[in-house]
Amino acid sequence: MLLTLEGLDGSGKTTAWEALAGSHPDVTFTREPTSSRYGDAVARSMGDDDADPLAELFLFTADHADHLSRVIRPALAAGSVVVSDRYSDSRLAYQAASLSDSRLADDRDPLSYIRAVHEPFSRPPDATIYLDIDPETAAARAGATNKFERAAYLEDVRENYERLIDADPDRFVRVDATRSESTVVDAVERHVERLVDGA
Ligand SMILES: Nc1ncnc2c1ncn2[C@@H]1O[C@H](COP(=O)(O)OP(=O)(O)OP(=O)(O)O)[C@@H](O)[C@H]1O
Ligand SMILES: Cc1cn([C@H]2C[C@H](O)[C@@H](COP(=O)(O)O)O2)c(=O)[nH]c1=O
Repeated sequence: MLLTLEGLDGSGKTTAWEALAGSHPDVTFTREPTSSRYGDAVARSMGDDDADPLAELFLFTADHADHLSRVIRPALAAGSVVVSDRYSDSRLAYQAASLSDSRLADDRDPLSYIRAVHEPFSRPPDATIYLDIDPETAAARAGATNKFERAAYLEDVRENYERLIDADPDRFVRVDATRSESTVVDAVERHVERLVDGA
């Protein structure tokens, strides 16, 4: 079973993921972007305000392809539950926002385009916990350490997440991430237990 944690920067994904890792020794915990050489290329691109958004999409996607073959598929094949802090929905939400002014050919919708790029090779999550937070609180918590962590951009990202949830409501579990850290972590823990026990 593949579970993913998604949400805006600062929504508390890593805090919840670290708490889960401490209490679930048999689960494979992983994340995107990764720390591979593809992840290093992603980090360089994120540090460049002038990076081409389409080139950046393909860097994140290359990192995802490597993550799938090196970590996700082997762990699932070995029967492990996998929990990933960010996964393909991050590309759909963030890079669709970055590409919104890019005028893809035939006025193609960026989100549909990114979905079409992933479909032939990716492995969809079985369930996704979405930590829901307003862009202002998200940007304040994240502290604007990279170019994505700005409230105006995160507003577009949040709209894209809502589109993803509308398109696949049974896969997503929404958690109100504006509450205290311990309340959010407890809620995520409960959902993970339920999802894993019900699998
Ligand atoms: N529920 C909460 N209330 C207040 N602060 C929180 C809460 N959850 C996390 N934080 C704090 O907000 C900051 C960002 O948290 P965290 O790194 O877990 O978010 P994230 O979603 O993983 O962000 P990013 O996507 O940018 O890595 C940290 O300083 C963390 O301690
Ligand atoms: C996987 C992925 C990530 N991003 C963005 C989202 C964040 O701003 C940064 C790094 O993520 P972290 O959780 O702060 O480590 O990258 C993205 O735009 N597209 C993606 O596919």
